[in-house]
Amino acid sequence: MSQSLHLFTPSSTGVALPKHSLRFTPSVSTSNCRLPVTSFQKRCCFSIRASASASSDPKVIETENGKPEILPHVTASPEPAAVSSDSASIEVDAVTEVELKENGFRSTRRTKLVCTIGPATCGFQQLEALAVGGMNVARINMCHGEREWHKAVIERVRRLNEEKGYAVAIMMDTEGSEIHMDDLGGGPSAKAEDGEIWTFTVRAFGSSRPERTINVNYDGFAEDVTIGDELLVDGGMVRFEVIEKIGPDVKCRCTDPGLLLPRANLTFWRDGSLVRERNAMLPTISAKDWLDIDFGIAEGVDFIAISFVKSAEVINHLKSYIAARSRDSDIAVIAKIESIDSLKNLEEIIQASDGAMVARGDLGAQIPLEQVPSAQQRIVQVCRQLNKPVIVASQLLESMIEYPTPTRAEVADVSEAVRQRSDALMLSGESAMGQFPDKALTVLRSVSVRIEKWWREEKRHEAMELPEVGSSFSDSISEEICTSAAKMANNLGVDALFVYTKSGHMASLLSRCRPDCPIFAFTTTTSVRRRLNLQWGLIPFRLSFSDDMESNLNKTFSLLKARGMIKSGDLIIAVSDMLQSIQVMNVP
Ligand SMILES: Nc1ncnc2c1ncn2[C@@H]1O[C@H](COP(=O)(O)OP(=O)(O)OP(=O)(O)O)[C@@H](O)[C@H]1O
Ligand SMILES: CC(=O)C(=O)O
Ligand SMILES: [K+]
Ligand SMILES: [Mg+2]
Repeated sequence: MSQSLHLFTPSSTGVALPKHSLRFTPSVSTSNCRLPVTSFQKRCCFSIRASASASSDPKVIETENGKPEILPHVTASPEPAAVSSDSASIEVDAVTEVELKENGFRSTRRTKLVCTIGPATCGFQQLEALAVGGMNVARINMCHGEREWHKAVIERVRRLNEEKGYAVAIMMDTEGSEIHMDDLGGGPSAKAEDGEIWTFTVRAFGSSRPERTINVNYDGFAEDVTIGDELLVDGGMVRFEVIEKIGPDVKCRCTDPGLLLPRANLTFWRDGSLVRERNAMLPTISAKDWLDIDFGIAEGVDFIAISFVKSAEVINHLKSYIAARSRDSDIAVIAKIESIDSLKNLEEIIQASDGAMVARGDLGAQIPLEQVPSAQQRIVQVCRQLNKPVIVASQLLESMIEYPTPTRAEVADVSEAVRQRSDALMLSGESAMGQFPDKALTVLRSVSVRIEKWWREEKRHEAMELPEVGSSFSDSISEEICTSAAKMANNLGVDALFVYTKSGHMASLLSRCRPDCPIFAFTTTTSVRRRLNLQWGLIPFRLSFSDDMESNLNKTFSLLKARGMIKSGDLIIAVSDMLQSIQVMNVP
């Protein structure tokens, strides 16, 4: 196979390429290349094309503006953002637009934010406040609330997107069939005091539930436990010792007092190890979960997160189920890593999934707490290597459920997740039922921006090996292009990477490289735009584009310039998954 380098003068296509543009085009015939394959391309030539006047240096890049992060001055306004799906427009949300105008490219936040929606945030205005505050993905947890409630939340988020131009994605999280308590008869919580005797039972009660009695969802509970076992609520927030078994009733003495929350998870331990009896055979996806999944498919959610995944098999099964039921099959499956088995089969589970979540809440109930940080690091790293987005979740700002400022330790924990370069951070109780959801989101946002900036200043370009993830030659080309483009972007100090991608794959390959500049990801469908909103560094835009990159670029430049998001002279690198190429150019 030959490779050749050509220098030519500006093309005769009539497109005015800006001065000192450099084009690198590995023109290779590939299956995903939608252009007619010419004999030139079949020869698999690589060409680097630079305009004859490419004399001056690339534009000197402004250093980081050093300003503290500015919260975009977007208020929950009744005025709809310019949203239109006509082919001459570009869709981007008002927050991103203002952030780009006010803070410049460099200071846009790269780490994405997921908010669990609950009673504290389910109203339209509350959801809008979260969107203004930077929520990229809204998570609904099927452990709690009725389907009608979730449906109403989904409708509000969709309305927000349609009316205000956001691309907030929806993630539905399944309940899973692990052992948990009931909803405490609708009460907010119950206090267990030291030495009290409580009964855990599968017996059904009507309205007359005896005092200090908790229903358990798992029929085999009484058989699986043994006298002397330790019963941990939510991984140890409250502890009991099993003292007696009478038929379906298990009597326990409270040894560590605390608050019992509705549907809290239960684990039991014997001789210092998690007990895995018949409960280990519980299906990952319960009968109720399948109904919830049908609901999620019908509602067109963007992500389905599967709780307590044990193997890759269940992910494959779910993916074929989704593919058979939703024609466009746009729903991405996120594996929640929160059990011993999921850690054992980590690589194959992540390989099978479209992303993963480090679900530290339940994970910390299944492995010793001191092992959670190293597990987190490993999961984040494996996801990066396999090119799957990863979310770090649970207790990031737990104290903010009650207090308006985080602890120093919580800020350090958030910083560590950002420093590990995870794609996204997640709020749980802080946004679902806390007193300060907006403040918690502000903390995630400002810590992310600050740590990302620090990271760039320190030039901590990690030497992480990014193995090839694709299987075809065409995939390899895309990966090489993205790796090279990201490296060039860092070396040349460009302002932004542009990627034109129909499926979103090329954008995720760029994101995986974690370049210094933001990545403007242009895609033709709103569903891909929403899904890209979970990935590190991507600013997703919806734009109709053709296979003609020069006209795409010109169109993008004029649309973005008109809205003040870029200006003449900005240096960009553009790649696309239609024409596998790298173009370096100043905005004309
Ligand atoms: N839809 C909802 N309705 C009522 N309360 C909710 C809802 N979603 C979340 N919550 C509250 O917020 C808390 C934290 O939410 P989170 O999603 O982390 O749940 P969780 O019970 O810890 O389960 P999981 O392990 O699935 O995350 C819950 O314990 C619950 O009290
Ligand atoms: C998010 C979740 O499910 C957990 O942390 O357990
Ligand atoms: K869940
Ligand atoms: Mg969990």
